[in-house]
Amino acid sequence: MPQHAPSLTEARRLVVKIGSALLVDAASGRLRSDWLKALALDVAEAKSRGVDVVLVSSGSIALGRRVLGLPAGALALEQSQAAAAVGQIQLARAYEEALAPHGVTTAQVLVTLEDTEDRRRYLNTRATMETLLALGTVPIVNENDTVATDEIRYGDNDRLAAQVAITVGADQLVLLSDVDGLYTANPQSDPSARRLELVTAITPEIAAMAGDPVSGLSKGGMKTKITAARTATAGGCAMVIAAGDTLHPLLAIAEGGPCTWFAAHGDPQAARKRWIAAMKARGILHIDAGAVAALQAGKSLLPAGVVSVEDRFGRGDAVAIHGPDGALLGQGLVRYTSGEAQAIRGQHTDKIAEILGYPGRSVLIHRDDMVL
Ligand SMILES: Nc1ncnc2c1ncn2[C@@H]1O[C@H](COP(=O)(O)OP(=O)(O)O)[C@@H](O)[C@H]1O
Ligand SMILES: N[C@@H](CCC(=O)OP(=O)(O)O)C(=O)O
Repeated sequence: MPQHAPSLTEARRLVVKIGSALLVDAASGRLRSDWLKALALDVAEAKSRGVDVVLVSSGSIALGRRVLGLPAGALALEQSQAAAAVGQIQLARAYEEALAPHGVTTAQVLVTLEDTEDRRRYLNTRATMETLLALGTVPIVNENDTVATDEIRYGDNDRLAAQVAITVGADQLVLLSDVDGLYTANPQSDPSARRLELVTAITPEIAAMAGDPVSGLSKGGMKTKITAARTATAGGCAMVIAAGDTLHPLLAIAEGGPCTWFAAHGDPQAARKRWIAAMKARGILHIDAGAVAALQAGKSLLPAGVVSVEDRFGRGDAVAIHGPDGALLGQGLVRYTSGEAQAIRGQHTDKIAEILGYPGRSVLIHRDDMVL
């Protein structure tokens, strides 16, 4: 575990969470476009260094309620969901307009927390995000508030951002907040509170420091940020809390401005492999000698190398991989059901669509979803 804080300049894949209060002016309900333009410059600068960037942004309800003329104060759930539906269009367009002048293409991705809990949807989200990033876009992620079944809780986007960071295998997560880090107590109520530079483990003492927000405008407070830190760091992603209200907030962190870093446990790849290895296998794929050599050379498992399929499993389930001698080689998350795997085993990838009657994924188990 590093004893010195990471640097934002080291990030290879960065997720940045932007809260409603940063994007939308509380008094007028309007977009803070100068702030967004400055943030867009920071994002474009990171992209020009080859960093993959994902933005998790709240603000749809705050933007939508003004358009709909809804009153200030708490909204009924269905009003919040209606406001989100209206505001999300504005939110996505605002990012598109801010980033397009820098030659950066944006993509809108709406997810729910359950999407990352259901393994099949998780794998699909991951594959789409991976493709969007490979194509150079900046995905703008928000909760799909109109279909979310739970009460929309402010602060949930902290947790959502951590889930997104894990899903895309990010190595750094930035939570831009109205406070410049984690303090020993809530600085708004305790003037003697001091900011921590680096948290290497989220001990009960650290968790106890996090309180609720003081002002009525505020949302999850520090508690949801600590929950996010737990998820992110366990998944091999370092997290930083910093003040977002300044222009160029990412540049400020990179230049060593005030913030609190939470150190990652290992790297995202290792954390993902631990996660896959710990799953209960639902079935077995027996593969031939050629496929064994391919996997050992770091390749994905293609249907062509599968000799037989045992047991019933669904897409996204963990399955064991056995070699020609029956020895267990490893396990991975499978992209087809057992029935489909049975139908395409031993076949070339270009035959999949003809056999199944629909185009599928080219690999049975992707190398990133496999532990040997
Ligand atoms: N230990 C703490 N350190 C820093 N802030 C704390 C702490 N405990 C509670 N808070 C409160 O949490 C607030 C940040 O949470 P919140 O307003 O929900 O952030 P955001 O809107 O940026 O997501 C701070 O402004 C502060 O009032
Ligand atoms: N998804 C909702 C807000 C959820 C949320 O966590 O808000 P915030 O605490 O401002 O990050 C929206 O876009 O309005």
